[in-house]
Amino acid sequence: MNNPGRIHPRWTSLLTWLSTHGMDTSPDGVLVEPRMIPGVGYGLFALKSIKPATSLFTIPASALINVVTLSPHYPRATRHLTAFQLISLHLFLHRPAGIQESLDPLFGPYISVLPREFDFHPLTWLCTKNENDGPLLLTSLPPSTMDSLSKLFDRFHTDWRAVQTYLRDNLSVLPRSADREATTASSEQEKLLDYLWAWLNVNTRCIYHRLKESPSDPSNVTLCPILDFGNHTTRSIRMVPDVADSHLWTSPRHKPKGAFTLLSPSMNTTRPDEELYLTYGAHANRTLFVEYGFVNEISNELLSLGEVSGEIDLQTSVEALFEARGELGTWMKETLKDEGYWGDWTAHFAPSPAHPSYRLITALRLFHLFPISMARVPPMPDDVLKPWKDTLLGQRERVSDENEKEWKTTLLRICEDEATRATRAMAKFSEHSFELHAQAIWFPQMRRSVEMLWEEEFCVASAMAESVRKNEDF
Ligand SMILES: C[S@@+](CC[C@H](N)C(=O)[O-])C[C@H]1O[C@@H](n2cnc3c(N)ncnc32)[C@H](O)[C@@H]1O
Repeated sequence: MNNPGRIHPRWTSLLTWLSTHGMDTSPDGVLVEPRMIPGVGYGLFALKSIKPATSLFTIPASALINVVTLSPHYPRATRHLTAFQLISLHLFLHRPAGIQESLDPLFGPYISVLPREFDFHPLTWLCTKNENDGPLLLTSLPPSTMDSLSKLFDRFHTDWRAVQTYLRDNLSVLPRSADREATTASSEQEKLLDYLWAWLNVNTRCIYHRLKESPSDPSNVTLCPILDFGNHTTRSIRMVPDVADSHLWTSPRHKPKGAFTLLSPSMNTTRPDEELYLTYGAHANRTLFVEYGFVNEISNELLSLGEVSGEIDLQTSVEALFEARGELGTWMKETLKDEGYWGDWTAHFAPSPAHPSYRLITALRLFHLFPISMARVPPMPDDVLKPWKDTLLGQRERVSDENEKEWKTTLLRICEDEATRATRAMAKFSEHSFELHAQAIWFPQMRRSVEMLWEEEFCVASAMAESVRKNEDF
């Protein structure tokens, strides 16, 4: 990303606050600073030349926002709230008003550097309906993206209900500052939007941090100052947390327990003023868009070069196939659920050749286990299911040659339909006049993101169809 701009206006107060927690904020202790990048927000930039695998900064445990630092201030929270809900509750209670500082006595200077609004985020579009330009883009999303967004919406509401219940039962015993701020929002919708702000900050900025003995404990997440200015890259040159931190449970170290160190890229020297990135995970664009509000640029060329991985979700089309088969379709759905293969049916551009996921192959093999004209469950279902179940157990490679041919033909048809739908949607989208609504600063970027989502649908569906036509082995 080019054109790094101004430093975050509250950077100095953040460092001053971090030093009160015992952090080394000298020029040798902090090798990066957050600078504005148009269309992206802030990013982390190197202040000098940095050797590979060098500590960029170490955040003391007491300056992290997580279950360990929050639980003492929230009675009974660990019994009633997940870590995610607790952290978002704390931000909700201490959302800064307008451009003012957060009044939180614990983490105020950190909360004050968080993004002040998420108007660009598709979850905000869904929660605010007609209040901004987003809903116009919502109606243009690929169905699989809309599906993922609805799931995110459900997660958000589940957390909001848990937080409301906790507040209702515990408000009288919460710290005074929380009590005062929690009641300032006047309407239910305002409160919901305050919580949405908090929730999106947690969802877009929390990272894994080993706090509990079990590595998979859901409480192992934290908000971490400075690190959370790191933007996402798909490339391998990226910052990484010091893994030694996650072994604290097994190997006591000299560093204070629970502190968080971020290291510079392990194989490269970073130049002064270069942006340093994180990798949020090997996510499909659909996921990046829904969870974080941005996407990776996609084109056939970038996909072919392996710079990005292309993925499409074929759940909607495949689900419709099962639905159309009446009683038998319902039974096949239950069978797939019992075996853990219902849903999450994707196709991938890479590694070449473009291919369906094993889950998708498994579902389509079952779909074609019975003649397409059949709508009733057979009298001896277990016997008929045996060849299919044998493929799951690795006892046979395929149900039959005929079955292979049939599911591939169905996959070809689905992918051709997807590619046609994407072409039509892209044409309609490019003709759509958004001028009247395009005043928001984030609009061009998010419009481009929607285009990229359709582009990915088209490229992956076309490549997948081509693989079937060429009779590639999957
Ligand atoms: C952990 S924050 C990174 C810092 C953030 N840019 C800021 O201004 O504070 C994650 C958010 O940054 C933005 N972001 C991260 N990586 C990006 C990228 N490669 N392209 C565009 N936006 C990105 C998205 O808005 C995402 O939700």
